Amino acid sequence: MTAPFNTAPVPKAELHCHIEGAASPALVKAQAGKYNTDVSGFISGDSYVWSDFTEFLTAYDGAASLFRSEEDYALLARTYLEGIAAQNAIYAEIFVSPDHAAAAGLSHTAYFDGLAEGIRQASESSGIECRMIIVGVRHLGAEKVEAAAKLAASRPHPLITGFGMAGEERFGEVAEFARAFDIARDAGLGITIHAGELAGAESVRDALDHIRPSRIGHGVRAIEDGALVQRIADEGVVLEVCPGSNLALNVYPEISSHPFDRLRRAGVKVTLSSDDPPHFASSVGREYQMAADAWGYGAPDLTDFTRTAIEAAFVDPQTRAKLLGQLD
Ligand SMILES: Nc1ncnc2[nH]cnc12
Ligand SMILES: [Zn+2]
Repeated sequence: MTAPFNTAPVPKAELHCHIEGAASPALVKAQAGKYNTDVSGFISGDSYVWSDFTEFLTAYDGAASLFRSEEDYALLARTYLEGIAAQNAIYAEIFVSPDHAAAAGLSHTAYFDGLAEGIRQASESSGIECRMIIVGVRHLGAEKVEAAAKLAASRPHPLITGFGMAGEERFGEVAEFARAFDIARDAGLGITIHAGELAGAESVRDALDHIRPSRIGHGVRAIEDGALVQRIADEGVVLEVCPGSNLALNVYPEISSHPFDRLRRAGVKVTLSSDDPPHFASSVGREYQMAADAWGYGAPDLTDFTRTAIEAAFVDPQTRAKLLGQLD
């Protein structure tokens, strides 16, 4: 038997990580100590505790509620980015949620400045590049998502380069959110949207028709419709695939039934991300290793996923060229 391929040295990039979902239980427990709060409802020992998507969102919101200052967010961003830089990640995009910051009593300015400070520190210590994508939360409704889009369109920080939507995909119709995305697109922001994770192929088709994104968060359930897979391949829409998340949330029962490799073979541009890493016992490094173990990828395939991510990244041409140069 040949030894498993060690993906550690492969340069990596992830386009899909929610910063509030990247807080480890240890960090959240430290924050709970700082703010004298009980987290036993959603953390037990070193693990988050939830059993379905709704409970996951409760744990996610509980963790987010414990980041209440600029310094808290600087610490969170730096910790996450230095952790993945140690796995040879050269680039990451983080989803940032002004609604979560506001719920924790933090101003938008303090939220973005804190995150940017953590990004600066991690970049200085490790060289990693990072950009922020503002997300609206779908289950808060179209008005809130539109407010998030207007905030993003006001270009509140130079590191904010994209707009997206997360949250409960089964809430409402995607057409209700089209105006928010029009506002963000008109402001020149990159566009991505969660679809085809909790809902099926029709949700991905609706997202393409009404939102016109260059990338889709997850998108994996497009596999349920062959014509749609062909359309995604033909249009060059990039999927931010998060296999570990899909397994943990039971979108697929095991890696052997996950469609990542089938999508790739159908000509779809695929990338690998961790989504909410400690909730799913994952990290970008683990996603690359899992994919190599499951589908036999070597360094050239895995580097291709990184190249696809950097080509689809919401960055300026100089930064893109610099990052692509790091793959040679
Ligand atoms: N996997 C996910 N799907 C939708 N919304 C999210 N917010 C954080 N993680 C999410
Ligand atoms: Zn996500």
